[in-house]
Amino acid sequence: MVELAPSLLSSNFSNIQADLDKLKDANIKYLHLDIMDGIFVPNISFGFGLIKSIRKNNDFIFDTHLMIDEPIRYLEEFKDSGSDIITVHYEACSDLNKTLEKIRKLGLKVGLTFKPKTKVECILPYLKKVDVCLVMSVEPGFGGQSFMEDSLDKVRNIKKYIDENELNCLIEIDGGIKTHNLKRVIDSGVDLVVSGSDIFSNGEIKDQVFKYYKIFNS
Ligand SMILES: O=C(CO)[C@@H](O)[C@H](O)COP(=O)(O)O
Repeated sequence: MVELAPSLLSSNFSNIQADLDKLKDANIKYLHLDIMDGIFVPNISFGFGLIKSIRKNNDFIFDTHLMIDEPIRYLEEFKDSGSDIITVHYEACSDLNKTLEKIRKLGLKVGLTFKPKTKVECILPYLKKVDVCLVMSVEPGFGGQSFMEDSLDKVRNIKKYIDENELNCLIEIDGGIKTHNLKRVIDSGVDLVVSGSDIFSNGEIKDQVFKYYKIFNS
C-alpha cells in the first residue's frame, strides 16, 4: 500500500495546526519535515523547535529530511523533538556509516537520500543499513519545482537492487509530484510519496489527499 507524506514546507505557516487538522481528518499517517540549513541547500526552513511544538498535538509519523551539512551533529535534538524517521544526505556526511549507525542507535528509522546529480550506484551499498531510501525528484531546497523524469529510472534501479538482495527498505520519492504524474511515479515502484505544493496550495487539502489515494488504489 502506497502512502502519502505531505510536506509541511508548503503548509500555511501562519496557521500550521489548521492544515495539520485537515491532514488528520483525511487519515494521513506520515508528515514530511524538510529541514534546510542555508549551507547544504540555498534555503533555510525550520528546525527542531517547530517540530517539538507540533509533536504535542499530532500523532503522524514524523518523517524528517535533513538537508543540512554534517547532520550527525544534531541527531539527538531531532530525536528529542519527536522525529520517527531521520533521512540524511549521502553528500552531507563525512562519515556516512557512522551517521546511519547513530540514527539506528537512537532507536529511529534510518533514511538515506542523495541529490539528483549523484549516481544511484553510490548509495546502493548502504541500502542494507537503511529503512527508507528517498529519491529526490527535484534539486533539494525549494518546494514547487518541476519533476525530474529521470528519477523514475533511479527508483526502478533501487527497487531492482532491493528485490535482488531481499532488503527491507522502502522507497520514497520527493519533489514535483502532482496528480498528473502520480500514476507513473507509483508504477515505478515507490512506497511513499512526498507532495507539498499540490496538497497545500491546490484547493481543499482533504480533496487533494483523496485524489492521491484514489490514484494509489487505481
Ligand atoms: O524536499 C523538498 C524540497 O527540497 C520537497 O519536500 C518539497 O518541499 C516538495 O514540494 P513540492 O515539489 O511537492 O512542491
